[in-house]
Amino acid sequence: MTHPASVAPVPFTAPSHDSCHVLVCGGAGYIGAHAAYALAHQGFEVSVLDNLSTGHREALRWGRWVAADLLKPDTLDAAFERPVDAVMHFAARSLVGESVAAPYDYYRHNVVGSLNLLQAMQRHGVGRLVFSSTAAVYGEPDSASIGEAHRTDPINPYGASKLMVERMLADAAQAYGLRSVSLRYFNAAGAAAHAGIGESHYPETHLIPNVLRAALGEAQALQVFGDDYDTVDGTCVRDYIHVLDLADAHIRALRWLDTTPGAHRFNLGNGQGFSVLQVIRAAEAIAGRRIPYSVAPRRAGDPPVLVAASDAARSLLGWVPRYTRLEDIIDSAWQWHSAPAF
Ligand SMILES: NC(=O)c1ccc[n+]([C@@H]2O[C@H](COP(=O)([O-])OP(=O)(O)OC[C@H]3O[C@@H](n4cnc5c(N)ncnc54)[C@H](O)[C@@H]3O)[C@@H](O)[C@H]2O)c1
Ligand SMILES: O=c1ccn([C@@H]2O[C@H](COP(=O)(O)OP(=O)(O)O[C@H]3O[C@H](CO)[C@@H](O)[C@H](O)[C@H]3O)[C@@H](O)[C@H]2O)c(=O)[nH]1
Repeated sequence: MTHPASVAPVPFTAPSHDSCHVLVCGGAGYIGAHAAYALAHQGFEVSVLDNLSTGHREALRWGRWVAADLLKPDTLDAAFERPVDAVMHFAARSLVGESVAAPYDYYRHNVVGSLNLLQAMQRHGVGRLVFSSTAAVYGEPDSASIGEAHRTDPINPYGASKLMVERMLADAAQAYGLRSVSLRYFNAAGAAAHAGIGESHYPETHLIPNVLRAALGEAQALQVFGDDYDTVDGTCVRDYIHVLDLADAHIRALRWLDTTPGAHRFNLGNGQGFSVLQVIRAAEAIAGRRIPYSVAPRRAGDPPVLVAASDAARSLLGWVPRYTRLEDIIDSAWQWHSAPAF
């Protein structure tokens, strides 16, 4: 069924607190599956919209699955057959290097795909959205600790595509009254191995899974991209935030939107930076073995230091990360990588 632009949008429905139905778009992926788990755990009704392009069928463990593709608008209405109260939107392409090589793909998947989702929400009168944004919207930071007021100047198409969606959400708040929160995650890490889910990307480009797979002898020798940065030991510094703390922030954001109109942005990080070598050393202590690595040239588009100031999420959403120790984050990932379910 096609929906011509002239079809009047259904008015937004008031959220139901008794049985709030959340559509998790991209819920078969790493962070989305953890959000689906957390939502189900807290008594929300969950549906997952996913085309399994980078997600996993085995991660579809909570709620019903709607096999739909954001780039095929006609497939999206099936996700709204049961009235939806709110949407969490994780589905995207998210590899920085790939985005530099194939920018049209990134603008199509991330911007056009999001627009299609927003229009489907509008057709079905859904007025609340929590959107996965990223620290990559800031580009090269001016300061070691980045607050939301920091200028946004992405240095790659991935970050630019996310910033464009944030802009669409601001315009949609103005024009249609859409309520939204964009959560700018820093480096998502860790797993809920006890729930049978963890990080599984192909190819895997993220540091912690690569370090742990090297510890297990599953990957080619680990490469450290650059040891000549102006940092504590010459390697890049990042702010690692546990995926269950991200899931918790999403649910808090959803509840906050019950009473808060407009389009909002929050950073999500622990506020503490760790270098690549510090991550390797911490992983060695957890795995109880040496992890061999070689130093490779810098990776294009890597800022030396990215650390979040997340005071706004703490004060306005009441968000308090539970996994504040790097060791605990890596340990949860180690439990997953030692016996992955997929
Ligand atoms: N991993 C991180 O450190 C990090 C940091 C900042 C922001 N983010 C953002 O968080 C979100 C989730 O990241 P992730 O690591 O879980 O990614 P992921 O690739 O594991 O999950 C994305 C999910 O979306 C689905 N999907 C993709 N395109 C789709 C489409 N056109 N239609 C339907 N489903 C589609 C995939 O099949 C997959 O299940 C992304 O938006 C990413 O940009 C991630
Ligand atoms: O095998 C590896 C993998 C990574 N790194 C380095 O480790 C650091 C972290 O890299 P990675 O885990 O790939 O994360 P980022 O490149 O920082 O990007 C993540 O975090 C960003 C926000 O901070 C998000 O925008 C991205 O989606 C998400 O992938 C960087 O300095 C990399 O150069 C290595 O040295 N070797």
